[in-house]
Amino acid sequence: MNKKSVRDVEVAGKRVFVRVDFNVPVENGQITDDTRIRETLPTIKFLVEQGAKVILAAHFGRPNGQVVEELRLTPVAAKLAELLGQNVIKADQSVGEIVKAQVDALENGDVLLLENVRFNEGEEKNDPELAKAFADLADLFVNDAFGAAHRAHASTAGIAAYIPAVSGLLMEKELDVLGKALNNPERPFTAIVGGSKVKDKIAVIENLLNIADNVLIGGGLSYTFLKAQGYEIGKSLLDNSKLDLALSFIEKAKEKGVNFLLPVDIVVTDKFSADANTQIVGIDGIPADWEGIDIGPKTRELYADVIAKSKLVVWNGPMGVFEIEPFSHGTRAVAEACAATSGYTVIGGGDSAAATEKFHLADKMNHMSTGGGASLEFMEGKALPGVVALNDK
Ligand SMILES: Nc1ncnc2c1ncn2[C@@H]1O[C@H](COP(=O)(O)OP(=O)(O)O)[C@@H](O)[C@H]1O
Ligand SMILES: O=C(OP(=O)(O)O)[C@H](O)COP(=O)(O)O
Repeated sequence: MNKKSVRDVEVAGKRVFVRVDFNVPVENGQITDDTRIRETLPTIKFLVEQGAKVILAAHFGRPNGQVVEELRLTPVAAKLAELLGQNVIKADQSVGEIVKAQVDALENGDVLLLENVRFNEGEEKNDPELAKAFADLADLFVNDAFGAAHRAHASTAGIAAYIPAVSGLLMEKELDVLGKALNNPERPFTAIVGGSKVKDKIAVIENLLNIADNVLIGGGLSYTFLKAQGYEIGKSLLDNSKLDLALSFIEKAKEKGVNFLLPVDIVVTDKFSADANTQIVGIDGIPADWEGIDIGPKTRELYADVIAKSKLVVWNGPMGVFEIEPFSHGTRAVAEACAATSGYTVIGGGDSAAATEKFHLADKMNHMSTGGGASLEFMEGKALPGVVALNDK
């Protein structure tokens, strides 16, 4: 990488603003997968050992510039303290006089976690004033939030305009491993895209059609494609504004000879809970008042077969609502196929990683990336704003 890393600069005694991705899955107030926190420990420990004053900044969910009580980072601070084996001071804001005083009180080797940066309206707008306020807290910016590196926000990119900016060790590792896998990829190269962030993910599929041999679609994303082809999708997730785009991708895949696969059967449910009624239907059989919640058994088999024959597999986004057991079979089948294939496997995204951990298959994958959208955008060859902002070597 041609960007400076935390190893290239003097940090002892300095106030270091470290942007991390602690956007971990939480159910009933409990963190269900702490991978993203654990993966950041090498950078935090490095800074602590070097005697830096560590100021951690993170987002959690999408509070849209408002304070949302359930999206405070308090449970994350507790988990971090446990994993780090040291006290973590938790701030109730991320900027302002109280935070400044908390930073001033830090001793070398102390760790302070700021409150959710997305409680500030300026964060996602990359407001220069907010970026400057973050910068004023520190002498050095370290970006270790690979999972948010595709966002040009005040704490991921804007801040770098005001103080020296370098990558963290996780950021460095992610860019290195993904870069190696994707530079001249081994073929067949299969990209699997699922999940619920339809708008974000549809945007990356177009570029995947330029680099992958097989593109497998699952999860909430599928229904926009099915609807675009004229199927009834009932109450399934839909982005109505992307129907033409979805159809154009199916055409583009044909032109390019890319094997573009959509589910051929679907698990549908009459409500979003474990005790719901479910049926397996063909894609032309989704009842009007039911919702598509997982890929069906024929699709599982079809996708597993493609994965088994692949030399490189990049998977982002669950195939169904895997958090609820009856709807987890599609995601499990894809995770098992990735674990079993002899091809190189990269699993990206908070929820795909959480699913893989839940099925105890994480150690069977070649690389568990902490970035979903970020790894997809990196794969497309797009410059990631959180990386571009860092100082060159
Ligand atoms: N058919 C579906 N309908 C609604 N939500 C879905 C469906 N399939 C998957 N999901 C949800 O998508 C979420 C993950 O989406 P996303 O954030 O895009 O993935 P990742 O974090 O892996 O990038 C999961 O919480 C899962 O329950
Ligand atoms: O969870 C994240 O992305 P991912 O779901 O693509 O892995 C990152 O923390 C970015 O979050 P965002 O998509 O709300 O900007």
